[in-house]
Amino acid sequence: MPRLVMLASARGESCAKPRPQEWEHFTRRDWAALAAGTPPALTQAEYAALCGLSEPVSFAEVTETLTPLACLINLEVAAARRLAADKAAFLGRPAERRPFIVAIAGSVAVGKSTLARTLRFLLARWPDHPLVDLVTTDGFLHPNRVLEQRGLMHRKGFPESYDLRRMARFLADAKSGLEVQAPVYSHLAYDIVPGERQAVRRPDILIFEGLNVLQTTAASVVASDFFDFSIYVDARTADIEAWYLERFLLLQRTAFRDPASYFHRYRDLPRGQAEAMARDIWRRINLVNLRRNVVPTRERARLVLSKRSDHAVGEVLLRRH
Ligand SMILES: Nc1ncnc2c1ncn2[C@@H]1O[C@H](COP(=O)(O)OP(=O)(O)O)[C@@H](O)[C@H]1O
Ligand SMILES: CC(C)(COP(=O)(O)O)[C@@H](O)C(=O)NCCC(=O)O
Repeated sequence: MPRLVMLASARGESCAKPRPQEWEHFTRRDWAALAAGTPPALTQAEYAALCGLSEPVSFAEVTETLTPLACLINLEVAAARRLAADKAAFLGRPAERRPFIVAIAGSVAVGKSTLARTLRFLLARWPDHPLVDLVTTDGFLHPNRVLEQRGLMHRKGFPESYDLRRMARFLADAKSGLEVQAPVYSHLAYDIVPGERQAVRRPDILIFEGLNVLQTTAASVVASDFFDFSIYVDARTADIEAWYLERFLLLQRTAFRDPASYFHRYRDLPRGQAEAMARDIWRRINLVNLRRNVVPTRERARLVLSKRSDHAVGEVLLRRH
């Protein structure tokens, strides 16, 4: 059985089988070897600075998986700039610099935000693209008020829970080189923060992260039309569920204690009941969404990072074209 087909079925997800001739497969070791001798190597002091931002990513993961990934993106940025300069010269216009947009897709709790923040840190170390911004798609969710009106409170994260036109317009404007503002979502309040905006001022690279980034709709323009590179973070469904439960239980001990938390009323729930509640949310909402709307987008990514149960990336799949 070809390697990629095995990978897809091992994860037990329903999606069209990837065609092996379209994807190049790297073991962790093959992938890590790509970073050898490629500047700028991460120092222990820089890693300490990253951990100071309370990222859980190990030094091995940063150097063996994420550094080669950052190197590859750096090459893509350079190539995109060269092409833009050549085209501008051909058309007799001054070259304009537009943000290079990297999308990160995958399930709730698979590790997208962690990857996005770490990658931002790594990419910003390159002198040719120091300005790296990060925007998450949860800011484009409809506010709870609208979700309640439409009976969608149990569909948060599903395509219909987002203002997709606004999201596509944001990306179109950002890609055009305009200064833009993204709405902001608070996981603590479990809602959009009224009036709050995140300014995005023509960065060199914009990382755009969210479970829905690779989804298509009937609209004439979709988010992925603006992506220069895209990553799908993949893992076994049982592992993602375990990470979701762990994160929920950790939040119960920390963020839920804050009276401003949407889940404050559950702060003293005994562990067994809290776990049952998290499992119920996972199975009723996030798992259904994963199977129905997220996994089918995996094939649209340029690169798939396949995580093991310990969060380390075990395999990398790279589209050949
Ligand atoms: N590389 C990693 N090493 C260890 N823990 C991780 C790693 N990536 C994510 N996690 C943990 O997994 C959980 C989900 O990660 P997160 O980035 O919040 O997921 P998402 O943004 O996809 O919902 C969090 O508790 C996070 O700390
Ligand atoms: C707001 C979200 C859809 C964002 O997901 P993300 O893009 O961060 O993975 C998700 O965190 C969520 O709230 N899902 C609904 C069910 C739940 O409370 O987990």
